[in-house]
Amino acid sequence: MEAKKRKVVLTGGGTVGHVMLNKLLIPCFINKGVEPVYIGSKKGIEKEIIGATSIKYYNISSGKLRRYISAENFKDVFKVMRGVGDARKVLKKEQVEFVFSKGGFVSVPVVLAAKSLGIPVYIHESDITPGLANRIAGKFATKIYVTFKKTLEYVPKGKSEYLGPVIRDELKRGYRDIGYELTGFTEEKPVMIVMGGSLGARSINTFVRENLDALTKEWQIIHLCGRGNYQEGLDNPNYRQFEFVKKELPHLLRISDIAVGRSGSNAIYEFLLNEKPMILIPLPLSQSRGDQVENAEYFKEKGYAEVIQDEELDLETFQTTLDRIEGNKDAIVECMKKFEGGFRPESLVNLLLDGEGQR
Ligand SMILES: CC(=O)N[C@H]1[C@@H](OP(=O)(O)OP(=O)(O)OC[C@H]2O[C@@H](n3ccc(=O)[nH]c3=O)[C@H](O)[C@@H]2O)O[C@H](CO)[C@@H](O)[C@@H]1O
Repeated sequence: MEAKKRKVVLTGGGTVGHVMLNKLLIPCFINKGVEPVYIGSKKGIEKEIIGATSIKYYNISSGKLRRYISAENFKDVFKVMRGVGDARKVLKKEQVEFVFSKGGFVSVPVVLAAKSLGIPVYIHESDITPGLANRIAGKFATKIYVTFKKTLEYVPKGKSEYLGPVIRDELKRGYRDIGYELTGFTEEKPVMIVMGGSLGARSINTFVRENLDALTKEWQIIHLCGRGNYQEGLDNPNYRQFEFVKKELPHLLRISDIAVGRSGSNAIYEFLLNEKPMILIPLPLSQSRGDQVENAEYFKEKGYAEVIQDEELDLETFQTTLDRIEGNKDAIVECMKKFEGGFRPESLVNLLLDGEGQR
């Protein structure tokens, strides 16, 4: 009789930050002879990212989890309940060993369904304080893996483990010559990479473009501005815009001397592991639950970054901050070298499958 194929479910969605890790794990599971199956929402970014891979993708109904009272909450309770039913059907059909959840609204019904069927649930939290979805899911999880050590203060003790950032290896393997070829830049002038998170960042984009002449006097600027945010007519040999880069990113990081960005967890650890001193302009509390403000402050405390609040972003503040980073560059890089390193996606898969995973 043919042996039954080992299968696992991956879930998570809403932003690139909640899907990228799952995408990294897919080839690692396949290499171990295990089939990963995805459960995501009907329209989220996860559908686009995972749809580009070869694995099975199941849509489920999912509601938004709001932190405020709204009539929509009522409808969403039903959507989540329907999602639990949808997810139970998938889990029964696919007979999976466990669910690995990266958070985001869509993951909640999947975790509840797994719990109701006695299927183990592993969750991963990449921000300092867990998001609402992971706070709910955490109650039902078998194990919670975290990116920041500090997060251990906010998750149930006894079933939580610090991993550090799980980073794709190739991000540390860029080539300078490819970086210069992609940008048309030269070695004569330093390079600043501006990365506004997976969706771009409107206020940072506006700031860079309004101050382009002043900024490019001393710097060559790579601007990852986010999909749909390319601006025509900015002809400046020291400025190169990309909406969203994929394979190019390691090479662009390699030639960069400093990184400027929001403070999504993946992005800042990618800068750290590439030893790029950073200016972080976190997504403000008015537009988020404040997770990025916390991430940024933590990186500042550690000596990796300087922070500018979004509402304080102007040329003068930016120049002063830049000067401070420049004056302190060697010390910042020394601090970064002491960071104990990331966790490889292959190791996380070994940990999930066999309970062992070496750094
Ligand atoms: C608005 C929002 O909710 N943001 C959250 C989201 O951020 P977001 O989705 O922006 O995620 P991150 O900043 O953590 O990661 C962005 C990822 O996109 C990649 N990238 C970016 C630009 C590009 O051109 N090419 C490219 O590949 C980066 O290398 C990085 O791996 O998830 C993070 C991790 O849970 C959270 O910390 C953020 O608060």
